[in-house]
Amino acid sequence: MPESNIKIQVKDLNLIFGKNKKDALKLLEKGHSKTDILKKTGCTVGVNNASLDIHEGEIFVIMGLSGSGKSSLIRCLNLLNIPTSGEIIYRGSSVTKMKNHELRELRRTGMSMVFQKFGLLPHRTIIENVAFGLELQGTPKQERELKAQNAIENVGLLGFENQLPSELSGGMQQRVGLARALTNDPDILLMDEAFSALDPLIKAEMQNELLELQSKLHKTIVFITHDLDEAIKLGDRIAIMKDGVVEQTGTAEEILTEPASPYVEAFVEKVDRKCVITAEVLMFKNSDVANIKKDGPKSLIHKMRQKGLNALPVVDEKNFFKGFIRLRNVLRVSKDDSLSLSDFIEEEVASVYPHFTVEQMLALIAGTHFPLPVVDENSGRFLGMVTQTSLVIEATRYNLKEVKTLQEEAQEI
Ligand SMILES: Nc1ncnc2c1ncn2[C@@H]1O[C@H](COP(=O)(O)OP(=O)(O)OP(=O)(O)O)[C@@H](O)[C@H]1O
Repeated sequence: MPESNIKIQVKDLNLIFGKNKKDALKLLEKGHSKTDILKKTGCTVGVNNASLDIHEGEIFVIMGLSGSGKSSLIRCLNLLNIPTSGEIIYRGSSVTKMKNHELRELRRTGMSMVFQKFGLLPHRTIIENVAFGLELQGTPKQERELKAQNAIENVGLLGFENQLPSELSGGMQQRVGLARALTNDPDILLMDEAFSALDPLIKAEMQNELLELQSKLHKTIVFITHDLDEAIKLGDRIAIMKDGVVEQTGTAEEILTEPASPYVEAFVEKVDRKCVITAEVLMFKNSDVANIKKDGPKSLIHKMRQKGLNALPVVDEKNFFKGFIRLRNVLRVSKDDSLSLSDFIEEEVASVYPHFTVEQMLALIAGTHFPLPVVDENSGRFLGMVTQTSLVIEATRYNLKEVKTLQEEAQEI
């Protein structure tokens, strides 16, 4: 990732709560545990040596159980918590060294926060609540109402401008909180357990809304949650925290396929991998292909026998996928000059894109006998293939009902 795309850099950040921070920090640097430090110094370690890069335009999720240090860390980003040591770099400047007026500007237009508890003013209308931050900053009424109206539109609350918060459901109140954070058009949104208080259906709806909003606004969003499913759904990348330590940072797939520690492994064990693991991860890249304009029957037979395959994907000169050709048919062509390889290309009904999940692919393979070709979504070019065996293995892990049928149907090449 080029430096210019890094929005916030967190370097070796420590945050200690309590009076005896110096001694606690020394112990922390020597590798003492959080419990030990609390016993010896009376101080609580909130964040322990965290380093992160948050990229421009991504939803970066910080996830961990209660007390793992998520809030402590996010509140360091805009100095609501003052780090005990380490650095936070934003737009090339060290946040910890900012002067008061720079810090005010940072909180005004740099980073806006959305909290779990919406904190709406009960006697003010929705539009007044949304415009409240601007009002405090002395923005003229007309301008702030225009901006508030725009934010209200963005979060899907048009028509509710003159209602009172008590007249709105929990989900709608959280939209007001989100609209309020958006009024300044901040560079970064900090969302601290923003959807945790909502009931599951409303929560899912809000997650979808956030993703839709993000596809329009392309904000940099730091989102905190203790819910792994939420982290996977929303996060372009996820940092997993435990006892103040960032245990692993990566995409959902990286975390699920290569957990960096036994803790992360145990944590992700229960995740529904079939909704997360994609064709990109499972596919055989650079698999052997048949280009029947170039490859004659002889070379294809050689390729297949050498690899023990009984069929090959066929591509044209531009690497567009055409179908599969079976070994038995290539053998027929090799023995009969009147036959042509192109007569035996069997078209595969289903081709998939790299982002297709195991669940989506499982739905497609029923009744097909070949692997699933993976093609590039934009160019349509062949990228590789996902064999039915790898899908069956993924499915077996989750005791899917279809596995038996799949195994019966799978005819590997
Ligand atoms: N103001 C504070 N004073 C003392 N200790 C604190 C303070 N705030 C947090 N802590 C401690 O720091 C550690 C990390 O807490 P933090 O609230 O950051 O965790 P969290 O992952 O956000 O948890 P939750 O999901 O419950 O909010 C905990 O041990 C907590 O008790």
